[in-house]
Amino acid sequence: MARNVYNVDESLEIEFNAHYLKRLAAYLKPHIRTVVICLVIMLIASFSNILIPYLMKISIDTIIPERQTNMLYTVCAAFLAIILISAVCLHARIIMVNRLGQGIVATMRKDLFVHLQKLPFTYYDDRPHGKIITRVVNYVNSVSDLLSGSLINVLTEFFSMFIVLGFMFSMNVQLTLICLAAMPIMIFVVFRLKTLNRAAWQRVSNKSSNMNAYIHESIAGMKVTQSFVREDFNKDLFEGIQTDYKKSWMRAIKINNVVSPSIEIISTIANCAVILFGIALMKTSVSAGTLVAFLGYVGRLWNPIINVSNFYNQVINNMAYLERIFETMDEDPKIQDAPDAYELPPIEGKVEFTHVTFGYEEGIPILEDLSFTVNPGQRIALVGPTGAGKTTVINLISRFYDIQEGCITIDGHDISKVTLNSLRSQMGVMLQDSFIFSGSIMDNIRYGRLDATDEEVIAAAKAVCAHEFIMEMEMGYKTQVNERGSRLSVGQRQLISFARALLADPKILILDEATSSIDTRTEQALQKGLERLLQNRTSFVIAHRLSTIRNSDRIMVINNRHIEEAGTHDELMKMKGHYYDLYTTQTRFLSQ
Ligand SMILES: Nc1ncnc2c1ncn2[C@@H]1O[C@H](COP(=O)(O)OP(=O)(O)OP(=O)(O)O)[C@@H](O)[C@H]1O
Repeated sequence: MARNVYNVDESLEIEFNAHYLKRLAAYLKPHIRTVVICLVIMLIASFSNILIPYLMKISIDTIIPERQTNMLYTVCAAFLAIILISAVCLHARIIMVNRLGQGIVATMRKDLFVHLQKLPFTYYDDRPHGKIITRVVNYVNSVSDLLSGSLINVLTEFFSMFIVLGFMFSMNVQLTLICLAAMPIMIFVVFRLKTLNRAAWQRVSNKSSNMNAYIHESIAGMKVTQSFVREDFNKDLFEGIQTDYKKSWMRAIKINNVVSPSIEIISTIANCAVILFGIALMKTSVSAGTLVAFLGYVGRLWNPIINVSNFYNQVINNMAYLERIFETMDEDPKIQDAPDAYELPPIEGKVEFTHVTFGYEEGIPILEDLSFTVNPGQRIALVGPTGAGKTTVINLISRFYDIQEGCITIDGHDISKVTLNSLRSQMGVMLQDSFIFSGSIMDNIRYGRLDATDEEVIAAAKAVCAHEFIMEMEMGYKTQVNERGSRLSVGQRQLISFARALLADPKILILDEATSSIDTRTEQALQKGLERLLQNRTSFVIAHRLSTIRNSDRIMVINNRHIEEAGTHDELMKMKGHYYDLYTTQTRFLSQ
């Protein structure tokens, strides 16, 4: 059962903990040199900037009243130098921060992608693919922005805040204390808004993920949508999802927007207090230059606090993304090599099921106490009513799912004890929906064996009768096909997947309804190629068209979680059981 669909907000199964921050820091570690250089550059820029109010003070209090023209020129040159240094530092910082961000994105996304490739079918059965894509693309981007740009900004601002405070204290302690009195109020405001803000952004993230999932599903099912003229209905559904997203976004923005104005108001009140007290103190200890410089510093003092609070909010917003990213990385691959797994040696192809029980969900068995032996080179057909468990049987042979009870062996090796690579590389699986990757036809066939030469690829295509139609295409084997092979017919896609399997030369071959879309003429031609393909291999064939599996060495009828009947076509026909009923009904139906 799907655990999550597009219109249900994802619930997080793992609670946030500080350990995530440690894991996040690990992504920054390899770039620590860049971070340090960025910090130094930023510090140079901020320190030179901090000198501006001080230079103003000297100019107002000493240089201008005493008419020191040469000093005035020097101060002007210093202003110019500061602006130039700031511009150069800013440029260098932008380049380095972006390089840093991209470095983090690349590593984190690669880790996610590599892990996704290890996750079992059950993971993909359970959630919309659009939500998985959101994690790999959007969430990683957002977290990397936080780690690179925002973190460096906040660290620099934090340092410059202390330098500013140092200058302020050295100029006038009383005025500095007046400014600092506003700080607790500001921290209180920021912390009060934290919980609200986090919940609001988590909601936005959920709604955005829902929208991605729906868009992904809609694109994948566009042909069905258009055939059933569901466009208007889907438009309404989409509008509903969009409205949800918009509402959650506006709510989050409203809360977000309370933070900055609150800081603005508090900082303006502090500025006013500085001016009022400053004017009062001017009679005694404060010069006009100090007051002007002080106002300059107060502005620079609030900036770091605003930035720190922005960073804090950004961290809070990104917590939800982090949780999802690490949740995906922590997802148990379930189907993986046992700690002491060994390489399955080259096999002959003997397959044995011993008292196998399996269900996709606990307590609901699809197959129960299943036992059978298939000798090397035998051709086995699996038939039975729809939903009986035929595909499930073949999925178990490749260990796409782990069984709950019993044992499956190949040439006497328990498949749960050998490495997945050595097991699956000796099997060829051809499904009804033959997947075609974007690229050339040559690349698609070569997917079966990456080191195959062009001649070997062409020989495989010839053997399964795919060569003729490939040569008729405008660029033959170099013809580019789209993802999923949308410019090929279903039959052509199946022929390509046949060639791919032949090239891989597996000892065990699995054909799940693989010949269903090939027309009778092609099928007859293909039969010869297929005979070659099946030679010296153990094969499991699922076909609803029973005429195609008549010649099998053994036909197993799967029904009610068991093998109900097993034997050759003739033996089963004599038994006049389930297979006989299926076969005669189908022959009668097809001859009508
Ligand atoms: N990923 C899954 N998660 C949960 N249940 C599943 C899953 N895949 C299949 N099932 C259920 O297991 C049962 C057997 O499915 P299976 O695909 O093996 O049947 P089948 O005999 O190959 O059917 P068909 O002839 O229609 O292809 C069905 O009841 C199906 O609903």
